[in-house]
Amino acid sequence: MSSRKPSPFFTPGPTTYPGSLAMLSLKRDLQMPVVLQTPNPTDPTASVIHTRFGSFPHTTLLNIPWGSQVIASQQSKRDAARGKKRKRGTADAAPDDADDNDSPVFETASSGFVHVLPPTPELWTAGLQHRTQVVYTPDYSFVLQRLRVRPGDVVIEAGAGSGSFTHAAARAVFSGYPGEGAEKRRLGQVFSFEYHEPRCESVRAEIAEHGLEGVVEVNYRDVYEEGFTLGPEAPRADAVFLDLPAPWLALRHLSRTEPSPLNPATTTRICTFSPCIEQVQRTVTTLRELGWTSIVMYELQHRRLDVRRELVSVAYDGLRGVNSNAASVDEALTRLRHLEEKTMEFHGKGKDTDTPAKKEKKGKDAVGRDKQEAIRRRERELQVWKEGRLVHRTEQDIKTHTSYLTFAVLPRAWSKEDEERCRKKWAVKTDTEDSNGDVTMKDDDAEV
Ligand SMILES: C[S@@+](CC[C@H](N)C(=O)[O-])C[C@H]1O[C@@H](n2cnc3c(N)ncnc32)[C@H](O)[C@@H]1O
Repeated sequence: MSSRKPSPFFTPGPTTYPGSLAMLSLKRDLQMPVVLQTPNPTDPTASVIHTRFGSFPHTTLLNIPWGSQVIASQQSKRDAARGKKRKRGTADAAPDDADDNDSPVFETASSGFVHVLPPTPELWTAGLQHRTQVVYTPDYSFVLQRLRVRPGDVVIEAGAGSGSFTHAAARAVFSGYPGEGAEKRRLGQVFSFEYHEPRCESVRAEIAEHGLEGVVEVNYRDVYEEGFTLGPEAPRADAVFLDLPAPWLALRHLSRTEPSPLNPATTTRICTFSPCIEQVQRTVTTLRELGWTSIVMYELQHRRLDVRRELVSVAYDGLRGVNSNAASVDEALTRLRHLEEKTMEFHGKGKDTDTPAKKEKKGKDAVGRDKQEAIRRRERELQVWKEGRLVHRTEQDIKTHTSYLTFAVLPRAWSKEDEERCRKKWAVKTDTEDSNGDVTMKDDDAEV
């Protein structure tokens, strides 16, 4: 049995644990990655995370179910006062503090909370430290889907940059760790290349910290010069993603000529990510020259759609979050008629002994009671989520940047032996009819 700790990106388990990466969700679109620690006895204040929504000692975040809401903590007043005294070095602090243990004492703060979430590539992208422009979730989900990346596939990525795409690709290909009895199936891997040494080191350190070693291999290399081959049998890639300033310079290294970095047994799919159309033109020209086919370019224009039900009608009067105005002239007239009928009904009843003020009050009370009853009845009957008109509007603030994605396909390697094998296996049969009208199947393989 291997002692490898499973990556929290793949198998986070039911609860948080020491050493795990956790994403603190402060608010929508604001995530903070933290590695949870057991308190450090020599420096307990180091085990506290300070955010704009309050402070969170690691102890409050450990061993709780993922997704829990955690209330902020504050240093207890007594503890804080002692700290101040100690700072000022006042003489009166000494006797009181003589047997004082230095650990700060925390108590629940009156406001502020976070949710502690297991890491996912999406949350990592939202919270990671930007060392370069990154590929955002809407883009990489489209890229991985269009490249048909599946568990067990091998992906080449260049450059690694901030590691945003790397994490998404790792999850897409993951089919087990090496050395854990999963060798019967092909193990998915990401071969990442980066020529900027500090960035390469940072991605490598993050990959190790996130338990993704064995799934992701980070290589320090200039791919324009040295290409992607890592020995005679590696990487054998099924898909390639190039996020480089000049992808056309790297394309010549992605050929079927041995030693090739591509899997000879599968069709290779490629995607290049470029911020301007001139780069796309150069890439497409080179792809054509090198025999790539099915070349397609997409311009990405993301919009977030807010889809909801718009509830406008007097029928929704009294319900929350609705617009209880008449939605049409007919509705307005029906409503007025109804009110008129009610008023006449009320005035026409019983002996008229009340003063006008009393009458008005009684009328209002009756109308109020009726209305309350009607609202309660409607609330019971209505399926508000199905009511009204379905409308949508777009939000502009989605995180992404203008980009052009160029996709292409390189057919699998094809040798004379492959051709022969397939001709035998898939021999073409033709039908011939004799003079009796009987049909016989003829194998015309020999004639070809
Ligand atoms: C836009 S960033 C990639 C961002 C990355 N895809 C992500 O999602 O975080 C481009 C990276 O390509 C690297 N790069 C540029 N030319 C390179 C080359 N010839 N070989 C390897 N990496 C290169 C740069 O150092 C940079 O980090």
